[in-house]
Amino acid sequence: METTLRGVGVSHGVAIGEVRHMGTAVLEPPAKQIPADEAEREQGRARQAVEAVAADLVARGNLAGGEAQHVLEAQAMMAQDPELIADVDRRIAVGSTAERGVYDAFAAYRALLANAGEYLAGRVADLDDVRNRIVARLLGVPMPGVPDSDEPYVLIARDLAPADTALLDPTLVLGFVTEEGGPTSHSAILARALGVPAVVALPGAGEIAEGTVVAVDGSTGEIFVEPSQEKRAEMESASAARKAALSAVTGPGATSDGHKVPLLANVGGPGDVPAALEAGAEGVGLFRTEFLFLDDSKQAPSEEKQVEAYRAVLEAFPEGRVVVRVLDAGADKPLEFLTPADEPNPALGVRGLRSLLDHPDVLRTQLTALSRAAEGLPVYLEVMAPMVADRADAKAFADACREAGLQAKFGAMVEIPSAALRARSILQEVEFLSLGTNDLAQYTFAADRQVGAVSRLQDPWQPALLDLVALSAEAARAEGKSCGVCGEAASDPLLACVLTGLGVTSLSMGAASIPYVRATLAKHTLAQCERAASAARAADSADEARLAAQAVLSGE
Ligand SMILES: C=C(OP(=O)(O)O)C(=O)O
Ligand SMILES: [Mg+2]
Repeated sequence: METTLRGVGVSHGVAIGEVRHMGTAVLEPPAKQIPADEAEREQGRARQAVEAVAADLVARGNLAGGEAQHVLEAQAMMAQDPELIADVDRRIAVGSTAERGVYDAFAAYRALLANAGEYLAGRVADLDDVRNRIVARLLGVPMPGVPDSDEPYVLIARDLAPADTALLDPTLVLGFVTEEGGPTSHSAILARALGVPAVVALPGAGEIAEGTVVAVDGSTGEIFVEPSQEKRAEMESASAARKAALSAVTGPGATSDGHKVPLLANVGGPGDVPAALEAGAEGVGLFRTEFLFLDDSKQAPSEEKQVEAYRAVLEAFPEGRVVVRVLDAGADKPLEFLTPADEPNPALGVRGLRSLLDHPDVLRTQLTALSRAAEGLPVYLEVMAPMVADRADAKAFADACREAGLQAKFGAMVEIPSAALRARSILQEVEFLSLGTNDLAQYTFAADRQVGAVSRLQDPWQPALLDLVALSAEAARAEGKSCGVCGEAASDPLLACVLTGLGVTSLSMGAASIPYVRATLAKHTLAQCERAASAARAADSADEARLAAQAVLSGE
């Protein structure tokens, strides 16, 4: 009998197929003692396994490219963490086998992370994945992860580690559903990058039996278990209609009455550029440069290496606009050489611009590299700082840009409620704003973006978040400056209309979402978008806001 479950839709499209579960079984090796004279050999075995797993993760990264590559490389570094390796050695020295030593050392590290605060929930999934890989290698059993199947399937997992998401074959994996994760978690961002329909934060998805047919709607977040023939037909035709509508609309982003809203792409490096170009991105609205820094957590990449990566992206958009975000280290993207190790709550600590102002040499090198990369190119370079809290932050960033002789527009991300509340004051120092709705939601609702349990509060339809967007856009309009959105909110087609109605001037998103947003925007006038925005802001919950906007835009 058909049943309906509802999670959070994070990547558009419809997938209908049989369920396959991710191999997440935790391999617990037996706790047997080894004689002292075997310790050295066991330690060698453990190290070899760590190196092999790290090399495998790097190789998977090379294959995947783009943002996924950097995430995988960060995981490889996790595996080679010197303190973890030292702990494994210690455990083996007092009688553990290699596999048990690894298992216990990771468990201790995991507990440490968990006690450091919930912010690390996303990284715990990555850590468990690394441990499972090393233990599986030591035990000589198959790696946990994406199931082997020749037939296309819908993948269900508790959470997806970046290593797995990166290797999902879109021709076999029709879609995926996770129990954990929020709309701005790694899995969600990577799913959109892959263009695979996905639903996250669906507790109980793990109980759907292997082989059951499900229909997943990545736009609404609905999962139909054992869908009826009528439901399947209805979803298939809705999906075909959506696809046809998508290819029918091309060109620059605009409402049906010609109000232009440039549609830009979020990229993590040159590897993401082809998809952005194919989707018709009018430029880049967010270049997350921290992915270039994840290769080596001990030092920043050389100026030369940075020039090369920046130039590759800038060259791809002649006459286009490319907004580069300077390094956003800390919290969910810690870097050893920048991020203090002992912060009780890193999301509220020295991250983003704060950490760059503490390390002016790193900021200077990055700005100089950007300046050199843009030399002689006909691109409109814009550079922005993450985590700007107030006018002093904005001034410090603009001063650093001027000192580096950068010929570009300087801007500030609005990710902290104080920046939205005092946007006009920040705009006295910089030329544009870009709303990072992922962090803005996290800080507005005190809801960690990695934690599935609080995904209700991470919903960008929350009217309080819309109010902050409106405040920022109004401030920019009053100052005659631009205010874009580069958080995941921009990738929701309906919400994109509401953001337009709130006065946002450009929308930046993962490339796969661009056609959906373009097609939806083209169906409505600016006045309709404005009415939808007012209706959404008048609501008291995210769900009501969504329904109210939908009612206005569908002409009900
Ligand atoms: C775009 C944003 O930055 P990131 O997701 O990289 O933190 C955001 O916070 O909305
Ligand atoms: Mg952010």
